[in-house]
Amino acid sequence: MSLSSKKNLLEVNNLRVNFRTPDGFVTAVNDLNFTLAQGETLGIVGESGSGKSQTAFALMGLLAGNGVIEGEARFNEQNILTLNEKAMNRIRSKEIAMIFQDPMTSLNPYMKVGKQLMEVLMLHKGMSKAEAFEASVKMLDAVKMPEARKRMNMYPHEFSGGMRQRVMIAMALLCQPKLLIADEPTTALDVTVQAQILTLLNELKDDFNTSIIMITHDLGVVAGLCDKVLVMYAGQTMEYGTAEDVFYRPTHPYTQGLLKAIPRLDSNDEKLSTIPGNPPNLLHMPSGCPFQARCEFAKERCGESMPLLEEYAPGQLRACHKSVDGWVA
Ligand SMILES: Nc1ncnc2c1ncn2[C@@H]1O[C@H](COP(=O)(O)OP(=O)(O)OP(=O)(O)O)[C@@H](O)[C@H]1O
Repeated sequence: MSLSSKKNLLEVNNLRVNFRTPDGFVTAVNDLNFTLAQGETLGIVGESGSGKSQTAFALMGLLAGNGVIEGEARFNEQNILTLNEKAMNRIRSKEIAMIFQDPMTSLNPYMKVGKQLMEVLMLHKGMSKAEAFEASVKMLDAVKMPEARKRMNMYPHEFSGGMRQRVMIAMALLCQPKLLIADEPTTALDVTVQAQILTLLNELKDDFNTSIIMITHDLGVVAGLCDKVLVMYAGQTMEYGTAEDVFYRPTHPYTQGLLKAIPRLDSNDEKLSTIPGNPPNLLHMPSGCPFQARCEFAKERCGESMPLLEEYAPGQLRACHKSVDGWVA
């Protein structure tokens, strides 16, 4: 599939997120570019601290007070990074929804789940109480909540982790957003429940034609769900392409390292490797490629200049000095 075959719902151009800190400026997201068509799913993958969440917060207008944004994010051709709070609130409630790793941070523990769902519909869709009740039950059914009607009367703590995440997905989809941003939505769940939630998201994206940005540290999560993948490291794009290319034909040493950390059904090798070392401190970024200190292929020039993000195969971009087949010179 081509990276730009459909009309774009979202176009992110040269997005930068800087934070003012007492010790100096930190660039958490550095010159990010990607597009997302209606109904398409993009995975943003990288280790902790690579800038995935700050990318999402920047798009949602939810950055911390010491954050400064540069660049643009055109959502339906409107740059949402320059909207005022009122206009952004409108977009957040109706057009772009976000779900987080821990649903308890978004659910009110003292309010019955049904009431929380209904309030969204009454406030944003002007529904009556009776209409909102029926629509909420329908949405809980859509996210495959068993005994949905009965569970409307229950409090969040009465649900399991996986069921709470289903409630969050239902709440996010109530206003039929065009874009759903899911920030590590399955990380806190056990493997079986994780798989169920991913299958559910996969089905819902087809049913609702919602575009999804799936943020995860686990490249395995994106394999079955995403159309495209952007691999981030220290705020920068290391590799970007179709999920198939990035997953089956990764060429950036960082992507290859992340892939080795995924258990594979087609391999008897039980030992999973992690990439040795840690990401660089953003306050003291090395010159050149930020991955050089952990890269088994690094050479002198990797310390001298940051490789450009370039297309090395149709639709596949990569920022690495090493050629796809090895060093040429
Ligand atoms: N308010 C802030 N002030 C200064 N630095 C910040 C602030 N918020 C985030 N950062 C820094 O931005 C970097 C990127 O953070 P981000 O949360 O996007 O990482 P991530 O890839 O989502 O990782 P995780 O999965 O751990 O959330 C981190 O190094 C973090 O310390």
